[in-house]
Amino acid sequence: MSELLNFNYPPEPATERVTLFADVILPLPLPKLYTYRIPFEMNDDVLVGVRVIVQFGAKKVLSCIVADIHENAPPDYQAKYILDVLDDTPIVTAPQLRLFKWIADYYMCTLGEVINAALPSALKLSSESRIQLHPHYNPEEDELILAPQEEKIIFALQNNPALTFTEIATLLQGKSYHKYIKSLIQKEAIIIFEQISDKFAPKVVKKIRLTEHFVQEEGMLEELFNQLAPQPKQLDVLLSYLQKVPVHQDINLNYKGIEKSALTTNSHLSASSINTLVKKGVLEQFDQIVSRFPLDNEPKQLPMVLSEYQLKAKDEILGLFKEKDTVLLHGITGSGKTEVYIDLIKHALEGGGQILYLLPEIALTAQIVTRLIKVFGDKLGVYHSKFSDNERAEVWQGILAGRFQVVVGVRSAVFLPFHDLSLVIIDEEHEPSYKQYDPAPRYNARETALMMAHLQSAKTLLGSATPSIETYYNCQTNRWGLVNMHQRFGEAQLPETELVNIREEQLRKTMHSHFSGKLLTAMEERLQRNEQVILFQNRRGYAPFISCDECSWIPKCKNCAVSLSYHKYNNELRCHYCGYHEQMPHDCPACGATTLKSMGFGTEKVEDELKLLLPNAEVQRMDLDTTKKKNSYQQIIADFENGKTNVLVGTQMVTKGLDFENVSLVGILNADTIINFPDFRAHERAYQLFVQVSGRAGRKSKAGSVVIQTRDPQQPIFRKVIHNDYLGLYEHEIEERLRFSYPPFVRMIRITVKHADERTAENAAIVLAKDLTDRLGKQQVLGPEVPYIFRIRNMFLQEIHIKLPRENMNLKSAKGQIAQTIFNLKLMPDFKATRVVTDVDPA
Ligand SMILES: Nc1ncnc2c1ncn2[C@@H]1O[C@H](COP(=O)(O)OP(=O)(O)OP(=O)(O)O)[C@@H](O)[C@H]1O
Ligand SMILES: [Zn+2]
Repeated sequence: MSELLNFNYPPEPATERVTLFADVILPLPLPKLYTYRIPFEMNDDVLVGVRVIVQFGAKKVLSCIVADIHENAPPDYQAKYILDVLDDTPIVTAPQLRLFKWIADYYMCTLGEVINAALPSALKLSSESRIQLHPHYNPEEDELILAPQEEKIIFALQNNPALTFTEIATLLQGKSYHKYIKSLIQKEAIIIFEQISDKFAPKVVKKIRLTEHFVQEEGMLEELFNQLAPQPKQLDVLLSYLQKVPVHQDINLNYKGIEKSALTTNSHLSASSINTLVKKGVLEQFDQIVSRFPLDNEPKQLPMVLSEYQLKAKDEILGLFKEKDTVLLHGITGSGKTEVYIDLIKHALEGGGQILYLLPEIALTAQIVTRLIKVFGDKLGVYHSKFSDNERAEVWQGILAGRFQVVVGVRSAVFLPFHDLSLVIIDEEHEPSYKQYDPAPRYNARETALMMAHLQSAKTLLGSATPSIETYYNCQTNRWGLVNMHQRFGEAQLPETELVNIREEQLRKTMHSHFSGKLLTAMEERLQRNEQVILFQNRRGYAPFISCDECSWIPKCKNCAVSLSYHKYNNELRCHYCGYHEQMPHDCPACGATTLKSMGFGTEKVEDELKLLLPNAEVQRMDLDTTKKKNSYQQIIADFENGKTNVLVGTQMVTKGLDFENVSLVGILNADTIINFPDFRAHERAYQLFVQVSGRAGRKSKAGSVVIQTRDPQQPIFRKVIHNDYLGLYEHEIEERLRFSYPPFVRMIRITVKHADERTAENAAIVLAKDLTDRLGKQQVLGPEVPYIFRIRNMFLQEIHIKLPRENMNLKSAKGQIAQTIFNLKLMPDFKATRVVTDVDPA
């Protein structure tokens, strides 16, 4: 049974007068929960998981989540009363609260930070929340039956454009004002909004229909025609309505009516004649609440028939699920993992319960959602940050109400109010984008989803062509099950990979700017055959820095220790760390020469140069800069799918799981910076990136090839990429990890110390490291060290790495020690202003 129903009601039915208290999670980074007293009359309404309104501090009025209900007054302060209850039923479920507590403990942050990240802002109210009159409500004319308190609010709103919750509380001088707000919202007299962003309001369409008696009473329609004869424009409206809604054939059609806009757009009918007919009482106007996710009820298409090896994989997965909770599907790129997932989701749906399908990237959801909607219709919910607040709140509510049984989403979908999960799928499980770097909670959605599945006794399927070393290790040690798919679907083969030595081409003078002769020829060939090309460059912007030819001056960020990137489209120099930007200077500010040159290259430059090198090709770019708008991902992907564009240039966004049938060539423009990145995961990451981007080629009937440009073709990682030798990579990596004590053999925690003053940052880090060493042991603490980028947003950084052995280590107590050390540091007068960030399992 769903856990939603097993909620902790107040311990006693409210027959005798028990005094109850509620521990609430405020959406603030507070180290503990606060206890509020439940007014007696609210005893039955305050439930675990509902939102309540409380006063916090002298001025703030906040909405927060009830985490616990009990009879214990707080020993050290006088509990304030809860002011109001916002929800009739919990909006946060019991398993969700357990998960949130786990996230806070594991990732060393506060529950408030978790709640803040979890709730869509449309579900968060603060003293900043304001109400205003509903734009369609006119208090002078519209007659609504209002309670005296409601009248008071409306009266105040006629004199003020907007009121905050705090102001309303003062106005009504009573504790319980939210029910009046709620009632006024239901009466459509007011709306709530959070500053200027949109509020959670259902989407409404204006519709019109014939007034009932024209339909119900015999002969009325004919009479109406006669009456309207002298007004041809109005008659036109009537005729047009009857054409679209043939009520003379079926009078029941009238009830649904038609969208007003459907009558006015693309027709000669004027809105004013429609309005006149409404005034005359011939037509009536009404509002209908519609879903923001209008999907067809019926799935359009049956799922594809699984091939023999896909079926085998599916059966193996189901078999392994009998003994294990977690299984990895290791299937090469293009092996058809998605279809296996779809089949498993169907299977899970039959058993009841909810399914979460996690993807690492919004770009990928665009394609997968199209595939899933065909199979699951309106059972499918979609969740990511390009959705508006309202849309996200609607998905949240839809999951609670059981409307969405299958949810596809990116990282933040692990916060959704599932309460009856049966299956979690984590696609491209190796992806670093599952980890949130900033702000807290610095969680990894993969680990979090695994914990969520565990808490709800659901099964988890991880999928990847290039599994993370940690995941594969879990399979090798038999904790998790492993299922392989070693062939591509249908006739498709893995692409052939060719390395191009840029150094040699430069000597032979066959380079065209950043394009080797080889890559350019290959592109021309493919384009001539009307096939498509994907180019990958791991840097956005035009150039990572510029420099003066005369004096070697390089512009740096004012706030960070990095050079500014050049963005040509707006002629700007921009910091990719803090967003600082300035106009590109015309001449060198240091020496006055006009010889500023861009150095290195990013996706924007690749796009630019292609326009010269291949003037007939349509080129599109997909990176952070071109995907800011809500639908830009979909547009770029659709254009490429439909063959409108021939070449897609992009950052890592183009490497992840995308499926285009006509791509026969993939070019990696500069492989070297990726391999030489200073990190213990650099080789693993490089392998994953190269294999994944290569995997976009030759997915259907066309033979695919890959060209990798490098200055160091001897680099051993390339051999593994060319031979798709994942096991070779794994064995090499796992040995190194063991030898040098890295995950999966230890757990890492990175502590970053920040201070505006460089010396203070250094001293604080030294003190912290010393204390940590005393508590945890010398072996466990590395650093402090100055990171490669040593200043960001005007803060100087120092890093300490903690390595905790997997065996014989009480993780909880170690984290407790770390938290205590940080707490003590901040008590020292010199280090009060130090910021300390803990990142557990840093990516
Ligand atoms: N059973 C099937 N019937 C028809 N087409 C299929 C079937 N299975 C897979 N395909 C097609 O093969 C292509 C590759 O499948 P899919 O995108 O699922 O691969 P994948 O394993 O997820 O690859 P990647 O790891 O690169 O994302 C897709 O175009 C898909 O439609
Ligand atoms: Zn900066």
